[in-house]
Amino acid sequence: MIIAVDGPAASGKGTIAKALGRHYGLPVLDTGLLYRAVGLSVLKAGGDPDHEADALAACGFDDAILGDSALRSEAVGSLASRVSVHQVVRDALVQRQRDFATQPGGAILDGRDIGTVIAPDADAKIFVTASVHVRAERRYKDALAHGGHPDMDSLIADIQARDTRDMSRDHAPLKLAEGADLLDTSDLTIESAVQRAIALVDAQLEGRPSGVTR
Ligand SMILES: Nc1ncnc2c1ncn2[C@@H]1O[C@H](COP(=O)(O)OP(=O)(O)OP(=O)(O)O)[C@@H](O)[C@H]1O
Ligand SMILES: Nc1ccn([C@@H]2O[C@H](COP(=O)(O)O)[C@@H](O)[C@H]2O)c(=O)n1
Repeated sequence: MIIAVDGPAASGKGTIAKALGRHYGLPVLDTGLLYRAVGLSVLKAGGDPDHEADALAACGFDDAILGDSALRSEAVGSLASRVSVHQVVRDALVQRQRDFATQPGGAILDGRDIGTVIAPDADAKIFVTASVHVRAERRYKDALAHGGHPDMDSLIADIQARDTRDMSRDHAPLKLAEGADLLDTSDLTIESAVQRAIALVDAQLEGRPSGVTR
């Protein structure tokens, strides 16, 4: 069984994907980490994330970088968004994601193009979203909790810039996949968002109408 979880930055898709993983007993891949690893590798190599050849060269990153806490920063998220516009970068990462998706027993992947490109035939697809303001507030709280000094206006601007780039790029833009259910978490607690996601997945697996517009 493959479950695809897509959505914009800080929508809560990773939280939901992990909870679905625990509920269904499936391994989870946060595919954004792969793009973040490419972005951070370009930075470390002194390259230009907007330059296709520099971004491609960074795709051969050492997997040890996946454990680097620097990957989680908003700055690296922005670099990831810039390298991810290059088709050559997406091509370099696609097989790794498909191998994870098709492992025996099934898998859950979260990202931007899981339901559209990586696993278009996934058994269940959820598109998680939330308002820009709510997403920025979540980042704000995260940064405070980690001892940072976040600025709400910059967080809103970063999220809007990332949304625009991710949704308007030529290759694998972020959009609602065919057959995906929309889950707006703006007014939901984590617990209720997870319960709603489980109900949507169960309904899709059983071929029942989920009660939301597709
Ligand atoms: N429904 C919710 N209510 C409140 N906080 C939430 C909710 N869902 C997620 N969060 C919190 O918001 C933050 C971002 O969530 P998460 O990392 O799951 O988002 P994401 O979409 O995977 O982000 P990324 O852009 O890093 O991929 C986390 O601190 C998480 O605990
Ligand atoms: N399947 C994916 C996943 C991510 N990206 C790009 O990486 C950026 C960082 O992703 P996070 O989920 O960690 O926030 C994101 O803004 C996308 O540009 C992607 O293209 N495809």
